Amino acid sequence: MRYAQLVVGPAGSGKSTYCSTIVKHATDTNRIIDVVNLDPAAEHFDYEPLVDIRELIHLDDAMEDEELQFGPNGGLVFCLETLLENCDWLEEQLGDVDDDYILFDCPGQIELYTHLPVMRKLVDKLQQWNFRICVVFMIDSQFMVDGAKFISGTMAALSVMVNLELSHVNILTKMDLLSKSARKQLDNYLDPDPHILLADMRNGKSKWHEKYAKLTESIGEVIENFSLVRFYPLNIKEEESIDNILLTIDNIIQYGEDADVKVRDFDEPDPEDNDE
Ligand SMILES: Nc1nc2c(ncn2[C@@H]2O[C@H](COP(=O)(O)OP(=O)(O)OP(=O)(O)O)[C@@H](O)[C@H]2O)c(=O)[nH]1
Ligand SMILES: [Mg+2]
Repeated sequence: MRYAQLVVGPAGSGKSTYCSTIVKHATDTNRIIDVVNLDPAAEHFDYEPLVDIRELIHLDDAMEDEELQFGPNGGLVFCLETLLENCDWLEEQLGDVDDDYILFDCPGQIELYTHLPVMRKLVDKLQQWNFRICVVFMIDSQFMVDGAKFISGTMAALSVMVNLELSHVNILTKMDLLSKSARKQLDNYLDPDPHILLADMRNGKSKWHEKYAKLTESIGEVIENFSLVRFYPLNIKEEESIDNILLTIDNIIQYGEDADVKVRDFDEPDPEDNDE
C-alpha cells in the first residue's frame, strides 16, 4: 500500500503552506512525507518537491504557445490533461516505494474538483498505482464566519466530495488569524447545526433571505442529513493542532495499521528457521 493526501481547495486557501507545515512536522517526528507539486503556475512554496509538474509542463508553455493560445484557466486544465497523457512520466518520477506517503499540492481552481473530469482521472491513476487517498479540502476560516458564507463553503466542499468520490476531510485554515469573537462564531458551526445557521441568517433579515427562506432551510437540511460535512480547524502555529489533523487523516487512509500487521508478521518466529 501507498498513502496520499490530495490537497485541494480555492486559490490562496493555504494548500502549499499546509504541505510544507506537514512535511516539517513529519521530519520533526521522524517520518518521511513527500510533496508533489501539481500546480503548473506555482511560483513559490517552502518545500522541496519530490516531483514537480513544471518540469513536464509550465503554465506559460500553454499560454505562450502560438497555436494553443490559452488563458490562465484553460491553460491550467490543458497542463493537467498533459500530465494525464504523460502519466508514465509521473509514475516513473514517483518511483515504486512501498508504504510511501505523499501530499499532492494541487492548483487553486475550484472547478478542477467540482465538475471537471481531469482530477477524477488522476485519482483513478493513483489508485491503480496502489495509493490509498484522502482528499483534504482546505478552506480559509476567515470566509466561514457567517451563516451564509458557511453554507456556501459547505456546498463547495460537498460538490468536491461528490465529484471525487473519495475519503474526504475538510480543513479550516488560518485559524491563527481569527479574532476571539470570530473564533467563537465559528465554533457554533464546527458541528454544523443548520438551525443555528438559519437563525443566524434570519437575523440578517435581508429581502433575499425572506424570499428564499425555504430554500435556505432545505440547504440546511441537506447539510445536516449528509452529516459528512464536517470541518476540522487547523492552527499551523500549534503543534498539537497539526498533529491532530495528521492523525485524523492517517486513520482515514489507515496509515500505520498495515505497517503494524507487517511488523507482527515479521516478528512471528518461523518454525523452519531458528537462526533469526
Ligand atoms: N497566518 C497564516 N497565513 C497563512 C496560513 N496558511 C496560508 N497562509 C498565507 O496565505 C497565503 C496563501 O497561502 P498558500 O499556502 O500559498 O495558499 P495556496 O492555497 O497554496 O494558494 P494557491 O496555490 O495560489 O491556490 C500565503 O501568504 C500564506 O503565507 C495560515 O495557516 N496562517
Ligand atoms: Mg499553492
